[in-house]
Amino acid sequence: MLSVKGVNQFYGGSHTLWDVDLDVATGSVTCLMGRNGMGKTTLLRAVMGLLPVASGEILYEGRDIRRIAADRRAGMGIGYVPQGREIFPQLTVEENLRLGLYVRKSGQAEALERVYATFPVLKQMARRRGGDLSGGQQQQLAIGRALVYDPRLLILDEPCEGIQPNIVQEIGDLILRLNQDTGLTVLLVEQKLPFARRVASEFRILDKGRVVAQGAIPALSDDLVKHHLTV
Ligand SMILES: Nc1ncnc2c1ncn2[C@@H]1O[C@H](COP(=O)(O)OP(=O)(O)OP(=O)(O)O)[C@@H](O)[C@H]1O
Repeated sequence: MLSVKGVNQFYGGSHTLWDVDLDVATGSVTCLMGRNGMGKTTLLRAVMGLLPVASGEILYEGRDIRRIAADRRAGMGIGYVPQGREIFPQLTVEENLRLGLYVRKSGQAEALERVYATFPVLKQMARRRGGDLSGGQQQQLAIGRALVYDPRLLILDEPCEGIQPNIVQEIGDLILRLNQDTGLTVLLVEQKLPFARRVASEFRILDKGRVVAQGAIPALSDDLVKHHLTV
């Protein structure tokens, strides 16, 4: 579904991604792992078109999307939940969700109702301001805002960062449900190992901007964890 080939990226003179290849198969849940500062967020932002890349290809459903603007990538079926959620604190929950709806040409009311059915708490809080929600509720809002345009690929950057364990469990359940029931393909960055092992089918490890290990999740050995993930 998504195929990144030989991508290099620089912040000014600093070479951040080195010849990165990353394949995300249709129907998989792929977890991108690595210590802090290894380039995970940079890679996701490059896939979303929020950062330019110096070289390489980014193919989505077989089409090179490098020259397609970020908002059009959303319309092509790529949903993105950024690190830190980036909801609008002064807007209501419903207004935040409606911001995701603009890329849909039809079925807006139905899409909103589907998100409310997935996250009943958002319906209860529809008129509250985004900034008044708890961290876990804000994460659900950020995921809901990406789901309103029915993505086929959902990209999540550290969805469990800074939220309570019971909500972490719920977000894991949700990802598994979306993947199993609707066939949604998921690419996520997650540092929490038990979460990654529970939710993902595939892993990729970035170390200093290079992919150093990859495979099916049972192949994520203690040795790999020790060498590339523990601090
Ligand atoms: N806007 C920027 N300008 C310059 N350097 C940056 C910028 N954003 C990130 N970097 C640097 O690029 C490298 C990769 O950062 P990135 O945020 O992609 O890592 P990460 O693996 O997602 O880490 P984390 O888990 O901490 O979010 C780091 O050395 C970081 O300091």
